[in-house]
Amino acid sequence: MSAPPRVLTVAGSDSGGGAGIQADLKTMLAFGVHGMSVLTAVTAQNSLGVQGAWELPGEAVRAQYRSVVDDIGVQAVKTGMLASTELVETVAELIGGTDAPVVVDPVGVSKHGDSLLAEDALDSLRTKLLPVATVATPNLDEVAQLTGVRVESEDGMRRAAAALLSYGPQWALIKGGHLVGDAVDFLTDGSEEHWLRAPRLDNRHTHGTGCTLASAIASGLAKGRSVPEAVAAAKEYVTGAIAAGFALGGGIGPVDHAWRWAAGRRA
Ligand SMILES: Nc1ncnc2c1ncn2[C@@H]1O[C@H](COP(=O)(O)OP(=O)(O)OP(=O)(O)O)[C@@H](O)[C@H]1O
Ligand SMILES: Cc1ncc(COP(=O)(O)O)c(N)n1
Repeated sequence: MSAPPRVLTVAGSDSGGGAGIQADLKTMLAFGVHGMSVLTAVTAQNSLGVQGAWELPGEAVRAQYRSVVDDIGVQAVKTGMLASTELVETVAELIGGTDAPVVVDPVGVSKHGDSLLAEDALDSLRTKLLPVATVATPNLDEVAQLTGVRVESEDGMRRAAAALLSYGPQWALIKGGHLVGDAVDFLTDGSEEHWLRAPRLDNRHTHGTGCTLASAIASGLAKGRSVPEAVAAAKEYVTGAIAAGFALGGGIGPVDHAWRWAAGRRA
């Protein structure tokens, strides 16, 4: 049997299982790739918010990365919560040495508004991590923090993408999940433009949407899809996962990573 494509997530743990490393590995399973992880931070987190966060030392992140890459190898990398300047710079240096495509989800705050990245790490994110990204996937708050462009319309997404590309990622995917109206995302490399449009789903259980979308893109890239193909397949997957998102705990529940198997699972 030949091995499936291998995808590495470099991200934080969400104890509640809805976002972070846990969302990434579930998404990778759903895409039929072999998921691997480099843990950057541990969060105590549930449907109500983030109750605590502890980052790992740079040395521990470096050692995990080397263990995976030097023996198993990777066909795509996804980054999520990086917590601090030290970790952003460590991860940028590590992935700067890979030929594999890299999806950077510049995680800033959780859905509940809890900070997952130190404010002083923004500059390293801009100048060290974005230049090594194949695709960067900010939401509207993150792109405003990174570029200063506040998006209030679809035209604003074009301006934000151009500003983001000036830091060096090959592609910018601006996620319009927080706009009103349809859930519209905008993908561009500065010449091609792709609008990804899905109906806005009336489901509050959306914990993990950003991590899920980025991991789905990385999985498609590992299978050899082009960036526009991988993003289109990822958008379809996250839309289905949001539609099937379910209540857990007293707050915002997770998207359903197993939605394509749900009929069999719940029967
Ligand atoms: N209510 C919704 N209905 C349909 N699609 C949505 C909805 N909310 C978000 N999306 C889609 O989910 C994906 C993730 O976008 P979003 O803007 O939510 O990312 P994020 O802000 O990083 O995630 P989070 O808010 O969980 O931190 C995008 O493709 C977006 O369009
Ligand atoms: C450890 C961790 N990483 C990332 C997120 C953001 O989640 P989302 O996918 O909802 O943007 C989170 N809440 N926790």
